[in-house]
Formats: sequence, C-alpha cells, structure tokens
Amino acid sequence: MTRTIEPHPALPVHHGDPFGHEVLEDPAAFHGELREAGPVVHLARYDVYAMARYAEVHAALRDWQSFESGAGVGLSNFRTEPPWRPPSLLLESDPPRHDAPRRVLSGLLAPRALRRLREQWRSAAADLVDDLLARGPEFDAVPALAEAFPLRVFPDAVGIPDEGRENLLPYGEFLFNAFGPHNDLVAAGAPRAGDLAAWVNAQCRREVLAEGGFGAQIWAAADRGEITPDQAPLVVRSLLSAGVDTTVHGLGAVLHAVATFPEQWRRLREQPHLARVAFDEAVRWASPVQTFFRTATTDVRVGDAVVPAGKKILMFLASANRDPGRWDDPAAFDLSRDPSGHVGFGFGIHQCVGQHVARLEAESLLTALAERVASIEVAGPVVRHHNNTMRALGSLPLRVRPA
Ligand code: HEM
Ligand SMILES: O=C(O)c1ccc(-c2ccccn2)cc1
Repeated sequence: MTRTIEPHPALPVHHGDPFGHEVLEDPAAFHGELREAGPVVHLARYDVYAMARYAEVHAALRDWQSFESGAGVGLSNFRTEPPWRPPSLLLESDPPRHDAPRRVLSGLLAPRALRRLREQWRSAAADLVDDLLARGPEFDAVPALAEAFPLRVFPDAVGIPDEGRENLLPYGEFLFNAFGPHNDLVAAGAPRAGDLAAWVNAQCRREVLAEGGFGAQIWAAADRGEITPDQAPLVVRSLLSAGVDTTVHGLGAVLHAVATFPEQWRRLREQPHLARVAFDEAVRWASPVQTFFRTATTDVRVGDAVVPAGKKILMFLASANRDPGRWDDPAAFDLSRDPSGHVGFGFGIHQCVGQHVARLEAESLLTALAERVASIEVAGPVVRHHNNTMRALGSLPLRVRPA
C-alpha cells in the first residue's frame, strides 16, 4: 500500500494557479495571499512550494547549495524529464560547471567593458526618438521604443547577422513561457519552437559572428582556454536567450512607470542622472521577470516547515519586490527611494550577468527622451501581454509634449 506523502502540517496550502490568466493579468492579490499565508506555501495545483516574501526569496537565492539550478529553473525537473533545449551553462548550472562560463560573461558585460558602447547607444537612442517625435506626439511605446531600441543596438553588439533577427523576440517569448507549465501559452508557441531554436543555434557559430562583438569575444575566450570550444556557442546562446525580451519588457516597464507617475518624469528631467535609478526602481516596481524556480537538494527547513528534497520552489520576485515588510509604499514608483536590494535581477551567484547591459540601454533611451520630451501621459488603454514568466505590455499608448 503506497502512502502519499502529505505536505508538512505547518505548511499552508493555496489552490490558485500562478500561471492562469487571472493571476497573469493582475498578480497583486495572489501575491498578497501568499505573503500572508506564511514563509513558504504549498501550491497544490502543481505540487510545488511558493516563496513570496522578500526575506525568504533573498535567502533562498543566496543558498544555491540547498536551492539548486541544475535541475532547471522552470517547473520541469531536468532529472525526470528531458529539457526542450540543451541546458544553459549559466542559468541551469551550479558550481563548479557554472563558474567558468559565468566568469567569461561577467568580464565581457562588466560596466567598464560597456564604455565602448555608450556613445553609439546614446546616439542610436537620440536618432530613434528624433524620428519618432517627427511623426507626431502620439505613439504605441511598445513597438516604437521598448521593442525598437533593444533590437536596434543589442543584436549588433552581439555581432549576429542581419538576416532573421525577427526570430529573437518569439524565441525569448517561447523560452520564458517554457519555464511554466505546458499551458495554452506554451502550446501557442510550440509549433515554431524547433525552427526558432535552430535559427538561434546557427547564430552562435563562430563563422557568422562579427569581429569585436560579444559573440566573437566569447569565442576568443575559448581560444584562451577560459572556456572550451564546445561551451562557446552555448554561452553565445545565453546572450540571445536572455538579452532581448527581458530588456524589451524592462523598457516597457520604465516607460509605463514614468507615464503613470508624471511627477517622477518631472524629477528625471530636472535631474537626468536619475535615469539609472529610475530603471532599477521600475524593475523593482514592475519586475519584468516575475518568477522562476529552484529545486530543493535536501529536505530544506523554511521557518517551521520543511520543503521535501527534489521538490520545486517557485520564487515570486515580483511579490518580494512589493513586500511591505521590506519596502515603504511598495506600489509607488518613487525616484527618491533607494531601490538597491531589489531582486528584479535575482541575487547571489546567478544574479543577472547582463544587468549592466540592460541599465545602459535604459539610461541611453531615458536620457534621449528626457532631453526632448517635457511631459508623457498615457493616451489610451494599456494592454498586458501574458507570459508564464514575464510581466509584459502588449500596448502602451503614449502622448508626449516636446520640450
Ligand atoms: C530588464 C532586463 C533584465 C532582467 C529583469 C533580467 C533578469 C534576470 C534574472 C532575475 C536572472 C536570475 C535568474 C536565476 O537566478 O535563475 C537573470 C540571469 C541572467 N541574465 Fe538577465 N535580466 C535582464 C537582462 C539581461 C540581459 C540584457 C542579458 C544579456 C546581455 C541577460 C543575461 C542573463 C544571463 C546569462 C543570466 C544567467 C546568469 C547566471 O545564471 O549566472 N539578462 N536575469
Ligand atoms: O543562459 C540562458 O540561456 C538564459 C539565462 C537567463 C535566463 C533567465 C531566466 C529567468 C529569468 C531571467 N533570465 C534565460 C536564459
């Protein structure tokens, strides 16, 4: 007779669906229920364990030994079902396998390494904004700015060919959906996933990557023996996987924030150096990356409950970033706040290695706008775009008054 192992009695249970459209549309109530229920909550629907308070999310992200990434950071456990693509050497690896690829990307994507891009990204942003404003004061900021700017600067910085770049967003869209359950969002993207993955893999080959780009620099690191030649294409794939959709939705978030809180736009115009803190405050406020998983390597004690070994833990970054136990007035987008310590880029050994690239993109675009636009307001319905992992906008109609 088999006895099903009931979750520990000290563990509260929630029967909601974090990947259902109701929660994806507006997760705040669900996050509040999880935070109030306890430090860890059993999500019966998926038999996974949720952490939604800042303290537990932060602690779990630090403790990579108890909460591993090597079994995947999605719902699927790589130890029991094959991943849909070869695992990432950064995201889906733990030390020691994680160390060398991480060290290589950390070097290439460090603030000082990005200085060479500042001038060209600043002028690319100025050109994009000038062309946009010349067409009139009203536009949908999602295609016109949030998508257009990263696609104008990042693929060139990686050094991939022009052909097929329209595959980047749908590839990331599927990838970030695939961290969730096989729901309607995954099913919608599945037919193209194989072709998109094949195109992305082809962009990681040494011979197609332009000299001087991040891709060629990764291959040069392999020549120096810092990683192996077999690892090089997968490290390039990491940039194409994590470096596009994330910044699109990060820029969408900061544009949504400044349009929703016009007094903060005024502050940014008065003090343009606030562009960087504005982006981090927007990443805290919106959390473009809402959730991802870890896997318990042992029976892990959390508070007075125990998460059984092998179980998946769903980390609610967005809830941690709005935990009233950590942030005053968490729902306010406020440039006088110090957002450091937010977990929108993660924390610990897997903390976003591309965060400086994202910050430079945001600073470039916000600076170009702040110099040219006196006020920004929402000019129509803001439409959300549902994804299992990302907080995304489908449409952000804006009206601007030129400076
Ligand atoms: C607003 C933009 C971005 C956000 C919100 C974001 C968020 C995150 C988060 C939360 C993680 C941690 C995942 C985990 O702990 O399992 C992460 C990791 C990562 N990000 Fe970003 N990211 C952004 C932009 C970028 C960009 C532009 C790049 C590449 C240039 C990038 C590359 C990566 C990589 C390679 C990892 C894995 C790091 C590791 O496991 O050591 N990200 N990102
Ligand atoms: O190395 C890769 O391929 C890769 C790296 C990071 C991500 C990711 C996942 C969840 C949240 C933010 N980023 C995805 C893919």
